[in-house]
Amino acid sequence: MAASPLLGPSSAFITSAPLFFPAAHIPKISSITFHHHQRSEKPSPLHLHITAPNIDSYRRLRAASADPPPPDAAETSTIGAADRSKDRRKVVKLAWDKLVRWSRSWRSKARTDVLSTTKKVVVLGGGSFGTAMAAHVAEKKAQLEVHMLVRDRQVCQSINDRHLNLYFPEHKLPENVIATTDAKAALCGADYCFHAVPVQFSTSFLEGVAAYVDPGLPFISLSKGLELNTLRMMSQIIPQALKNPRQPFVALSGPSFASELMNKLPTALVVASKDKKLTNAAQQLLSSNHLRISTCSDVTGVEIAGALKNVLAIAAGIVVGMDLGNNCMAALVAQGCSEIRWLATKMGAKPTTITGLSGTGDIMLTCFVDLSRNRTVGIRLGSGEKLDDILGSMNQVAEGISTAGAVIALAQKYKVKMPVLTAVARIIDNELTPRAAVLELMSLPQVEDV
Ligand SMILES: NC(=O)C1=CN([C@@H]2O[C@H](COP(=O)(O)OP(=O)(O)OC[C@H]3O[C@@H](n4cnc5c(N)ncnc54)[C@H](O)[C@@H]3O)[C@@H](O)[C@H]2O)C=CC1
Ligand SMILES: O=C(CO)COP(=O)(O)O
Repeated sequence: MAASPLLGPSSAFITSAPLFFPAAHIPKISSITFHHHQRSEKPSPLHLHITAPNIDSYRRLRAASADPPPPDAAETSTIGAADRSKDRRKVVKLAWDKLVRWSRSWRSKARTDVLSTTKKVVVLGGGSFGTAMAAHVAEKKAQLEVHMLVRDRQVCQSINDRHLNLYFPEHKLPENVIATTDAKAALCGADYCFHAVPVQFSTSFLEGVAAYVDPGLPFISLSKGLELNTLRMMSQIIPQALKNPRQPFVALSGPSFASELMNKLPTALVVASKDKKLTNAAQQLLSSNHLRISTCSDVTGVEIAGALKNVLAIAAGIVVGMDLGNNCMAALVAQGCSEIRWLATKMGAKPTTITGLSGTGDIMLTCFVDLSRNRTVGIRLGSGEKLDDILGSMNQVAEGISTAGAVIALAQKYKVKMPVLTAVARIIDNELTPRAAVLELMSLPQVEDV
């Protein structure tokens, strides 16, 4: 494993991929060295390695271990193990304190007046994620007007009369969340628009409200998927449906179950736009102590990753439903990650986006956790249920079902082989049984891993 630029060469054993901090910013931390323990009665500090079999022996080894004293001081060093251990704790504390100081100074500089100048936001779509996002933004500023444009009059009444959306019956929505079925009232005077209508319904929905949309209203799209017949992403659907190629657009994506956002569990997302000022504004509008927002300019990468991870999650669910085991799950998801990377980079996405929050982050969440609707559809398909019966029993969307068909057309257009995601599309189209798909995938040519 390459040494981390953050921790210096001796940190090669430490996984240092900074989830939250871009490598360029973290102050240099002096090396903290862990070595691998060779079985010996009296391990010399110079050759002490830690692969402790259990915590007690690890603690003993930690106490005895030390960064090897500098060569000139080795023979004269009189500091005991306890002092060396105290020195190491001091180094770690210094490193942490530096990090916290940097973070606080960065936050104070980054604070802008986006929230103070924002008076009203509108959320299009009263589903689970639209509701969670509405509640999240409303809680950032009690005076903020948060208008949810919903289809269903009952949902509207429940939100206004009881501050409850049936998706989260145990969560009282903030008082400043107001629901309406009147698009003009919802959109009039809004400073930001959160789009949370499922992808396949977005074009007709947006065409229906276009007359009330200000041409300068920034759209923050929460929807993940590709439009089946046109292969379009939300960054194409929104301006085209509104007939305004300059409609400001931000894609918000990453590992985020609506229910966990509602419960204020720590979540990290990314906002992507070509307009840096807009991504910074969205970051300020959304960031909180339980929601971290990174910014990015790779809209294609973020959208493609967010869309295709839903298809891969169906495949992952099928593995569970067929009880094929963890080896198979890991192999399938790894293959699917490659297929997503191959197609996304052919479409102009950055590989680093695909291995970031909106790619690997969201793939892990959606493929491995039962809260995912797409994974659940896969589990039920893998256990033999028919797709129509599955869909008839759901009151939420699984975007991967429609996106699967679009992915195949995209793969053909960009000449990318995507056996796993193609198999999902064929299973969804009832052209292939899950079992036949597994047999076909397992008999694919044994090619070089790229
Ligand atoms: N729920 C979640 O945990 C997350 C969802 N998302 C994305 O958010 C987007 C919105 O989905 P959810 O909030 O999950 O919705 P949902 O699955 O919770 O509810 C479905 C929504 O679609 C609406 N709908 C159904 N048929 C419609 C039609 N014909 N026309 C217009 N609207 C219709 C329903 O009224 C409802 O608001 C999706 O693209 C999803 O992938 C993204 C991250 C997390
Ligand atoms: O996008 C999501 C989590 O990041 C939600 O996934 P599901 O649509 O599969 O529930």
